Amino acid sequence: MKVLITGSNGLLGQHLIPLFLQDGKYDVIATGRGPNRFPLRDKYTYEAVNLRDAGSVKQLVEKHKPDIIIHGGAMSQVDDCEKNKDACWDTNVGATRYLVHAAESCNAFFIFLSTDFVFDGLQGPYSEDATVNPINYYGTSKVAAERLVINSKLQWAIVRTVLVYGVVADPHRNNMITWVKNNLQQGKKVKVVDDQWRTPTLCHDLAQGCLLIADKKAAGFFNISGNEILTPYDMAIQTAEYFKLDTSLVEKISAKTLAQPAARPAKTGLLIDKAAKELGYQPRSFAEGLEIVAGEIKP
Ligand SMILES: NC(=O)C1=CN([C@@H]2O[C@H](COP(=O)(O)OP(=O)(O)OC[C@H]3O[C@@H](n4cnc5c(N)ncnc54)[C@H](OP(=O)(O)O)[C@@H]3O)[C@@H](O)[C@H]2O)C=CC1
Ligand SMILES: Cc1cn([C@H]2C[C@H](O)[C@@H](COP(=O)(O)OP(=O)(O)O[C@H]3O[C@@H](C)C(=O)[C@@H](O)[C@H]3O)O2)c(=O)[nH]c1=O
Repeated sequence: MKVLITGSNGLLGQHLIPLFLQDGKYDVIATGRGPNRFPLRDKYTYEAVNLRDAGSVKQLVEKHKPDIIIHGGAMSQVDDCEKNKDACWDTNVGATRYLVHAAESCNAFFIFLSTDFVFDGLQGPYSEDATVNPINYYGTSKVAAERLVINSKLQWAIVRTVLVYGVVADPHRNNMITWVKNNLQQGKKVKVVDDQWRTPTLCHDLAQGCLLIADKKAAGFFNISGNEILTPYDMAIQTAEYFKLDTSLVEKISAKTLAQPAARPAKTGLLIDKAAKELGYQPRSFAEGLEIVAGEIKP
């Protein structure tokens, strides 16, 4: 079974590659922008493709004719999306359009990675059938991409997730755990919001959710996230305590004070009952996730 993984240099992509190689059931084709940044190089194919180039996308899919496409490639920096709307749209919607059209030519099962930011955050946590109402451009682009997938001729699964944390080789972006740990270890304060609610997701669990869906070719919407509702402040304190760092350096602020360029939905979080029941999805607790991430962080 051939699986094409887009965004393979990213946080999720770098955890999908080893997982899908594990039992030899899948031939993995990984694709990212520019050189391969994943340290493991053998047993899979890497193709450097800019997903915003329709011709390259068509060529990639025609060459490999994947049975499954896991489309995680995206412009995922929410503030950049707000400031560079054209780039956000071209990547998050345009590239998805090219992949969907190419996938229709080989009838690939299409797994699309989406987000809790499709919701407005007024009534979280959300089930799969909640009404979308994005409040930033990143979320708007993801809703548009979801619609392309839904209206295609493909068999599809849309995986929504939340605040993914973990360690990625050669990271283009920090995430909560490494951001808090690195600052506190240098004796620097971090100002962390305590009026946003999330169900933070260990990247290994998100990858596992994608594997469960791929194995079953389970169609429809699936919430694949952690199971605990935490604020970023809760996460920061738990991180500081775990690494035995000075919690007094973690300063509680409001999202208003943080004043990020893009609005964030206040109370999101996703309900995972459907994934638990239909896929046997069982995420780890944040404490367990911290343990795993700590083991992967280079000293
Ligand atoms: N991280 C999170 O908290 C959440 C993520 N998601 C979604 O899950 C998916 C995976 O997220 P995550 O792994 O964290 O994101 P990352 O930003 O780590 O990975 C996205 C990858 O897409 C690649 N990419 C961007 N533009 C292009 C392009 N034009 N051509 C080819 N590749 C491109 C990036 O390349 P490069 O590395 O070169 O920049 C990057 O490696 C995304 O769709 C994201 O929107 C949803 C909810 C939460
Ligand atoms: C940078 C920063 C963030 N935070 C908080 C805000 C937020 O709740 C959390 C993460 O902040 P960030 O701006 O890094 O991440 P953010 O862009 O809010 O994260 C989003 O990423 C995209 C890809 C998604 O799809 C969403 O699910 C969500 O995970 O940490 C602070 O408290 N202080 C800070 O200085």
